[in-house]
Amino acid sequence: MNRMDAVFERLKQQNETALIPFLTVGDPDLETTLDIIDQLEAAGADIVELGVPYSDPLADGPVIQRASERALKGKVTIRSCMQVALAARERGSRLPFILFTYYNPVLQMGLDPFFEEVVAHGISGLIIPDLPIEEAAEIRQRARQADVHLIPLVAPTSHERIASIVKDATGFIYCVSSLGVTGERADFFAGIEDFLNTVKTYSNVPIAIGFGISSREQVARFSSICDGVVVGSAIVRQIESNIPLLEKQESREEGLLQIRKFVAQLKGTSDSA
Ligand SMILES: O=P(O)(O)OC[C@@H](O)[C@@H](O)c1c[nH]c2ccccc12
Repeated sequence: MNRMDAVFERLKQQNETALIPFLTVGDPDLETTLDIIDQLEAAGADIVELGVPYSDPLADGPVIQRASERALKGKVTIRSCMQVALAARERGSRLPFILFTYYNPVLQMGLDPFFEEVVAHGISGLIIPDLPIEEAAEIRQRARQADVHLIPLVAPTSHERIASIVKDATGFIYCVSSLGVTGERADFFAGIEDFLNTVKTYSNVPIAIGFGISSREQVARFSSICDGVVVGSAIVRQIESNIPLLEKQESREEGLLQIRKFVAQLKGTSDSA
């Protein structure tokens, strides 16, 4: 069983919702990303989305755009992002890792080398938000052969396309909470709960919601309907604001603790005290 499936199985037994943080790999550097992953896991994260920094992140708001720019200064590649997953596992992490990447870095690498590396580095899932429809069948086929979940994205405007998008979905279905780009929001698409319940009528695969979620209240609001909640920009902004602490040896632990506390309060674990 794919490591991600086991997590959803366990959480379902425990009547819990998965907390799925996103972070940009290499922001501010690869070693710090590994330390942050330790903190995310300690804070109660269940699955982590490893974002491959990209020069033209068209679906991202300013927070993740800035994180990508910082990471690209450190010459982070799609391969080094996968190496982070393996290094985290070697440090004892039990998290399933999703590789989040735009399609161009995959094309640059070549599909054969890409999927060989995905398997070699123990990646559990893929999110490729700009995957062209005409390429999706081949990528899905290769992902299935590699026992990696290609996670589909559905939006409130997907309407009649929901059925075809989620057909044969595995892992989980990524339900986008709002139109536009990533970034913290005070509210979401009107009727978002109806949209989520509609998606559930098309598939028994777990559903997770993302885009704009940044508070415990928002996580709790969606936990009763969704199997997972994705939080990206709010966590990336926590990392960004703690970079001054993270970059100095004497204050690094404090910086890591701030990030851990923020994520723990999202999950609602005692560590948030
Ligand atoms: O940042 P937010 O608003 O919390 O949304 C999650 C998002 O960061 C992550 O899942 C993601 C980052 N970039 C994306 C582009 C498209 C879809 C999803 C994403």
